[in-house]
Amino acid sequence: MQLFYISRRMASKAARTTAEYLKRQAEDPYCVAAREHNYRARSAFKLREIDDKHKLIRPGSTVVDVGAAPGSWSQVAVERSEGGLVVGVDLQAMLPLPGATLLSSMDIREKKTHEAMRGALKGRTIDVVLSDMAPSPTGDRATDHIRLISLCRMVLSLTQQEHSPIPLSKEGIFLCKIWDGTERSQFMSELKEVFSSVRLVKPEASRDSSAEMYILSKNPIVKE
Ligand SMILES: C[S@@+](CC[C@H](N)C(=O)[O-])C[C@H]1O[C@@H](n2cnc3c(N)ncnc32)[C@H](O)[C@@H]1O
Repeated sequence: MQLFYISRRMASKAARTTAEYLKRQAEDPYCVAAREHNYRARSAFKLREIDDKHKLIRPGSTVVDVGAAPGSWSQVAVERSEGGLVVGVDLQAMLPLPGATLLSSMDIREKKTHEAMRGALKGRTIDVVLSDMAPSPTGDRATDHIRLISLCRMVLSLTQQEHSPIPLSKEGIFLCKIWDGTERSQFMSELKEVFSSVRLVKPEASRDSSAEMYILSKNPIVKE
């Protein structure tokens, strides 16, 4: 058995940090609203805001939500796709969500995940691919930025392959979160080779995180 010693100073710092966190949560209007709407996280309001403005999800849409845990984006996708299909995937475990298929404890980089997604999608093409993924932060901003961009590139590639596990439909939309940094413009150029509309969006609900932004790509370019 391992024993950990926590000094009185460490314990009181931990208590202060927890108290500050709880106070911030109680004061944050998006946290309050998330509780009122029974959303699993405040980030639901980021997707709601982007969707209100850019009309991504329509009744009947097939939506893939990568980095879905705890599931608030999937909740919004279920509400707005009204009878469509929502498939979420995450490294973490997720509670079941009526109206969605949530693939828990799965890494988007792994083949077995792609097979599970293929199974859940039953041959459909995807109208909206969402990625709100966030790798565990290393503490180094530049490294975290590059790691997240490489996850976004990976999701993009999964939508593009001929027998892709998540093939985008002809009018498919790809929304991904990045943390801003040096690779942003290169990644946007790569997206512009595939989509005729690529733009940055920053919802009000993510204003507290200055580095976080979303890239919205629409109108896939048809290749002859
Ligand atoms: C900010 S959270 C997503 C919040 C979610 N959109 C919601 O509203 O409930 C980011 C998620 O990305 C997931 N993630 C990070 N790397 C991943 C990977 N390689 N495969 C799948 N999920 C990943 C994390 O486990 C984490 O749950």
